[in-house]
Amino acid sequence: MRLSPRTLCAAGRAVWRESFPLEGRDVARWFPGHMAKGLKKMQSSLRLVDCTIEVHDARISFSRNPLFQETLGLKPHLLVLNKMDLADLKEQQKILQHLEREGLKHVVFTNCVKDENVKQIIPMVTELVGSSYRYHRGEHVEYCIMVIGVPNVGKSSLINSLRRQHLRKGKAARVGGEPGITRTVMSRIQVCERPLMFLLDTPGVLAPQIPSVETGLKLALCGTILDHLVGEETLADYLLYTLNRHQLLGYVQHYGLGEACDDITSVLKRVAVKLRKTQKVKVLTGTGDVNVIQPDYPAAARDFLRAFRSGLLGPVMLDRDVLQGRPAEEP
Ligand SMILES: Nc1nc2c(ncn2[C@@H]2O[C@H](COP(=O)(O)OP(=O)(O)OP(=O)(O)O)[C@@H](O)[C@H]2O)c(=O)[nH]1
Repeated sequence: MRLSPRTLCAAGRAVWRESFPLEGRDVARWFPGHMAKGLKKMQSSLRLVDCTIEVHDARISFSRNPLFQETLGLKPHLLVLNKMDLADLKEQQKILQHLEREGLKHVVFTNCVKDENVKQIIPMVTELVGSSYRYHRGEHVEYCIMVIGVPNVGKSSLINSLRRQHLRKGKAARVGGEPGITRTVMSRIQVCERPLMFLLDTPGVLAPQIPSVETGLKLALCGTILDHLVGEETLADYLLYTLNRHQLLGYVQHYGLGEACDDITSVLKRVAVKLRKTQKVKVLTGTGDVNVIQPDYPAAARDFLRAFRSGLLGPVMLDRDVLQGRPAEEP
């Protein structure tokens, strides 16, 4: 829900935070063994594949893993910007132009839960692979495609959606709401009969060094990094800062807050009260420990993040600043 500037003023806060304090914050590095191993296996399997499909979250189109281009970048490449149902795509043309300037000409937006736009992928892949060969490969040649991407962006969901669309078959790859579900490079999964096409599912791989704290916060908001590595309350605060700056005030209505607010403690307190989530905390007094009932801030932060991730607070484009040319934050 977008409120007019007038409503914003009526909310009593004409000015939102201009920046989010990043100094002293660290987005914990998350490059566990299975990612390093997975990346090596992906490199060694590259000779078997005709093309790579990079799946990424459409809400953070420009916060991709640079490692893929560096280590796997030689093959024809298709970028699938998934979770389009959660993304604000009003500036879709600008996004595509920006990606084209980065050398990415083959891009498709999808929703793998509802199978939206997924049918475009196989024709795009065959054209891409066909144009990368000097001679016609013949009709009966099979295609092997590697699906890559950071964790939790929908790689396995894409494989399952392609199978539903082209083979009318059920799930072949495990899907989960948490990052790190797929842990090994799997064997080939057939997704199409004509042309005969197989996909390789791979584990989500993050860069060992996330370029900046703000990129890390965006990746975490989209669920590609485990929440506790950043801190749920920090993430909730970054979410509030982002929603307010983008004037996406759907959270006010969702939680019945009455008015928008830029103070996370106050918002979480009201969310906790609304959800009837309280916690007992021991407080040391002159006469000993006393149990005090207070709002359950961590539970409220988790609910705020969950509501955002399931789209209940409205669609967002977390990388809008990149489109608007805001200078990148120093690493
Ligand atoms: N809203 C929405 N959710 C999606 C979409 N595609 C996938 N999901 C959800 O995103 C979550 C992650 O999906 P997966 O397919 O397991 O992602 P993955 O990239 O294979 O994950 P890893 O194995 O961790 O690397 C699941 O809860 C899916 O249901 C989409 O287009 N829209």
